[in-house]
Amino acid sequence: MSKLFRAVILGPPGSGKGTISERVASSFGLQHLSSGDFLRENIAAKTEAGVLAKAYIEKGALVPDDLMTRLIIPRLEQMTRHSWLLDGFPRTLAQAKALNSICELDMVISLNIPLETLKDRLRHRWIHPASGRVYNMRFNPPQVQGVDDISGEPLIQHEEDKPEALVARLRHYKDMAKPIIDLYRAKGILHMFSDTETDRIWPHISSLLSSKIPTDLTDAQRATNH
Ligand SMILES: Nc1ccn([C@@H]2O[C@H](COP(=O)(O)OP(=O)(O)OP(=O)(O)O)[C@@H](O)[C@H]2O)c(=O)n1
Ligand SMILES: Nc1nc2c(ncn2[C@@H]2O[C@H](COP(=O)(O)OP(=O)(O)O)[C@@H](O)[C@H]2O)c(=O)[nH]1
Repeated sequence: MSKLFRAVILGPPGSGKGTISERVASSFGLQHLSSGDFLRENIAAKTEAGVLAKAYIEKGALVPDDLMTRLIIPRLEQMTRHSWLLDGFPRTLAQAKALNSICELDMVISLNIPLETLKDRLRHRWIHPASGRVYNMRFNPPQVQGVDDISGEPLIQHEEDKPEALVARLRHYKDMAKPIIDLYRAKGILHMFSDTETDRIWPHISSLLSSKIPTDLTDAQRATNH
C-alpha cells in the first residue's frame, strides 16, 4: 500500500489557511480537518467536549490543550487510512507534542502574510456560522450579498476580525507559533510561503505537493473522498 501523507497548515488569522486547505483537498484528495469547524460541529451536536469547549470560545479564549487534544486526536485516529491536512491544530507547543506522539508529519506549510494584508482581508471576511463557510466581499463574494450560497442563511462578521482586535491576535499568534515553527523547522519539514495573494502562493504549494505526494495515492484518495 502507498504511504499516506500527513500535513499541517499554520498561519495567523486571515492568512488563507482555510482557502488553501480547500484547494489542497480538491486538487490532491487529502482530507481537510479544520479544528475550528470540528469544534463548531461538536458544539452543534452538544457532545461532552463540545459543551465544555463552547464556554471558552464564547469568552474569546483558546480551548485548553487537554480538551483540544482529547477532541482532535481520536478524530485523527479515525483517519488512519487517509491522507490529511490539518488546519487550526496544533495551536500550542503542547498540542504539537501531542500530535507528534501519534503520527509522523510529512510536511508543514506555514503562511507568512503582511499585517496590512491580514487587516484588509479580515475586514471583508464574512462567515456562515453554522457551517464555517468563509467569504470575502472582494476575493470570493457570496452570490447574494450577506447570504450563504448553500443554506440561504445570513452571514455574520466576527468581532475579533475587526482591525482593532487584530494586532493583539497577531501578537498572540506569533508568541504561540514561534516554538511550533522552530520544532518543525528542526525536523526539516517546514515550508514557509510569503506573499500578499493566495493565488500567487498556491502554484508553489501545488508544485511542492505534486513532488511529495505519490500520484497513485492522489488518485486513490480522490476516489474514496468523492
Ligand atoms: N486549536 C484550536 C483551534 C480553535 N480553537 C478555538 O476555536 C475558535 C475558532 O477557530 P477557527 O475556526 O480556527 O478560527 P479563528 O481562531 O478565528 O482563526 P482563523 O481566523 O485563523 O480562522 C478559536 O477562536 C478558538 O477559540 C482553539 O481554542 N484551539
Ligand atoms: N483579497 C484576498 N482575500 C483572500 C485571499 N486569500 C484568502 N482571502 C480571504 O481572506 C479571508 C481569510 O482567509 P481564510 O482562508 O479564512 O484564512 P484563515 O483564517 O487563515 O483560515 C477570507 O475572507 C478569504 O476569502 C487573497 O489572496 N486575497
